[in-house]
Amino acid sequence: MAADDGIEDEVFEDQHLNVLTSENHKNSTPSPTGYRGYKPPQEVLNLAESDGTLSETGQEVHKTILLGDSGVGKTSLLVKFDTGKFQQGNFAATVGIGFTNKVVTVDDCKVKLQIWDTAGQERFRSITHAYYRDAHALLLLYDVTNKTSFDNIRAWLTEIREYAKDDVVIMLIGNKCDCNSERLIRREDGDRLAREYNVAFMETSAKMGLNVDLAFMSIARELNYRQNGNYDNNRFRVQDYVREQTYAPSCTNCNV
Ligand SMILES: Nc1nc2c(ncn2[C@@H]2O[C@H](COP(=O)(O)OP(=O)(O)OP(=O)(O)O)[C@@H](O)[C@H]2O)c(=O)[nH]1
Repeated sequence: MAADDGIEDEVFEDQHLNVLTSENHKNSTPSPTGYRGYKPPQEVLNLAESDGTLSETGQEVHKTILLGDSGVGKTSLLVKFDTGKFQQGNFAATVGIGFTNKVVTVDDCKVKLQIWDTAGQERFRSITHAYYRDAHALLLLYDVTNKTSFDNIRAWLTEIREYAKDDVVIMLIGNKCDCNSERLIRREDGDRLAREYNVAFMETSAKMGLNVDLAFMSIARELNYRQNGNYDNNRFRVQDYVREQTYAPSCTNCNV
């Protein structure tokens, strides 16, 4: 990460309007078809229906969505990025969708990310599809200790092709890379899949904080380049940038 990069908690619009709710698996009794009564709060629906690309100060707000199976660590990754904290073993599945605003500085520019955390459970899919349309970037997670979550990535990418914009920035993330002894998916498997779909790839650990900032900063950097009209030239490619950063000696933990 460049020395001029930074993360701020600068307020814009509804800073940290966190409308996620969660439900502990042990106590929840969903119907077989899911939480039929679930409806996102009105402020979330309003935002989803607006084009939502400008903040009150007229600056572009980049919608970034976290996707992937339930339990892969989407909420943990966002909480770690937002607060620096990780709650061990505290799994409460996300219900519905919500967002957190974050301002980061890349290349001396402030980039406003509106980061949406979605529920990974199948029964919420129809809700989350509606949010793909306006997304500028998608972080698609699997869990390196969970083969099913990796196998499902192809289905996620098919869904993304169906519902998201063609030029959406996609980053594939293998999370929980701290779990070396339980690892089932090798780093090169993730890398190969990402190359096949021509998307960026990295491994992260929300627990250890490994590559968490890098994931969001790389996305911010790519979005900033595009916003400044550099979309068509090859001066910056998020895939190449991430490969350079993550194969550096400081990331040897990921090379398992
Ligand atoms: N060891 C380890 N555990 C993690 C990591 N990230 C998340 N976890 C754990 O994995 C479990 C699930 O994490 P969540 O962040 O709730 O997963 P999610 O993808 O948001 O799940 P849904 O809300 O159901 O979609 C929790 O017990 C976390 O503590 C990680 O990097 N390493």
